Amino acid sequence: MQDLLVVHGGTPLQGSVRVRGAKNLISKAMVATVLGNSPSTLHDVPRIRDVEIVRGLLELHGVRVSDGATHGEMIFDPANVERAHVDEINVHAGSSRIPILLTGPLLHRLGHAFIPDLGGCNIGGRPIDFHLAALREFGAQVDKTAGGLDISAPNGLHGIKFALDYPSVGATEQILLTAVLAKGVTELSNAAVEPEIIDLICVLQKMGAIIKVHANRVIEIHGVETLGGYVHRPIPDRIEAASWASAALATGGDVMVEGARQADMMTFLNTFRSIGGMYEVDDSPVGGGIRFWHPGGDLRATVLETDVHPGFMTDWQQPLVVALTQASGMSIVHETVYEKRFGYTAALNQMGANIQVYQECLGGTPCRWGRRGFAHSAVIAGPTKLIAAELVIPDLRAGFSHLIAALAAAGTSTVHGVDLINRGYEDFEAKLAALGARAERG
Ligand SMILES: CC(=O)N[C@H]1[C@@H](OP(=O)(O)OP(=O)(O)OC[C@H]2O[C@@H](n3ccc(=O)[nH]c3=O)[C@H](O)[C@@H]2O)O[C@H](CO)[C@@H](O)[C@@H]1O
Ligand SMILES: C=C(OP(=O)(O)O)C(=O)O
Repeated sequence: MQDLLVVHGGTPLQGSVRVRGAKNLISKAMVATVLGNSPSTLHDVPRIRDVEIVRGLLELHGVRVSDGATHGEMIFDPANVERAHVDEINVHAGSSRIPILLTGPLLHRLGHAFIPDLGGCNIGGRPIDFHLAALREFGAQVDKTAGGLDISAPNGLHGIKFALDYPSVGATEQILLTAVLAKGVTELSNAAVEPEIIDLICVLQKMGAIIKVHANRVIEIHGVETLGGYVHRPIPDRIEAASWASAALATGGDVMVEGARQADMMTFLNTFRSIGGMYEVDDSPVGGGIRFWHPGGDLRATVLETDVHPGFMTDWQQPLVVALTQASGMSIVHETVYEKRFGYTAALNQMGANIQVYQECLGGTPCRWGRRGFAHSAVIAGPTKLIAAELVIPDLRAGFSHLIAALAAAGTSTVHGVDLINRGYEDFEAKLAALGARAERG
């Protein structure tokens, strides 16, 4: 089957889709299983590429992974964790951000970790300097080798006092996953506190960890001797939920996102309402979620800035910008998390959008990327009629944006590289069909 979707645009998306466990929690919870001395069970695991990648990595390290009795249940048995062959691990080079998070758990279990070069979306430099600085403080020795990092802890790992220069999600997770079994107390300041991190803390707590989340981004972890397994139902994927909401708005549609949870999406919901989208929260335990729709009439332009939690999430930015091409007036979006997350706007302009990108910090506070030559602010003038085009998907969220633009556009678009979307969206083709989209494999 070709990696290509032919999309006939112009039909408002209408119907229901369901989101399951969050990509950005599941993969970390899978890594945490290596810390346990008994099996763990995760529920509601979506069939996405990132889960397959982490499953493969765990299996190469001797974790037995099996599907449970219920749909989306996955069981992890870490009884025989072992050193993986470097050649086999290298198959995963460039596949995702997750391998570096295996470092702490593998050091605790084996005293050694080989970490292949990382992948993930190409939206900036994405260095791992905070991870490595923290690991060295914990007592690890880090050596660069061909294709990755060779990391060992000849004298074990001990608690640290560490301040992040920026509240990095990955570095906070790295420190949590390492500190829980390190000797003594770790105090992390300027930590990230995204809902997925709090959910990871819940997972670790179920395993027996002692973690205190204080005010002002301070997390205190008391190392314990051993951890057990866990049973966990993850938070729903708030990025996927916002993506379908944006698709509903951009196409003039009405989409019920089953499983979406208001508490995790408050900032998105405020923006959605301020630009003229409507939503309704149904918090019934079964079949509940959030219904998002375009009420007709004009959408309003907005000024927004992406930020760490509780700010407007960077991963919501690309799908929402497509909806902003349909709003009346000038919207300004200042991307403060990644320096190169507007590459996808060139394709939207080719489809008739009017988006200019700027190197200045527009519409908000100066950020790390100002005056450094990065086009990280966008001005979107709307509304503009979108027309079909031939599109090549560059990364996960940009890919979903391209897809939304093709669905909103007049005519038939050809979208290449759609398999990239599987990395974070489960069954997206079936969901599109359920929403009445007209799209088929080319
Ligand atoms: C798998 C996963 O969960 N991915 C999410 C995670 O990515 P990820 O964990 O990679 O993102 P981070 O929060 O670490 O990155 C945020 C910023 O910190 C910088 N940084 C990070 C680490 C470091 O050692 N040095 C450094 O400078 C990055 O370049 C970036 O500018 O959080 C991001 C921010 O919410 C989301 O967009 C990603 O979807
Ligand atoms: C940037 C993202 O993911 P990753 O960190 O896995 O590249 C994303 O999910 O939008």
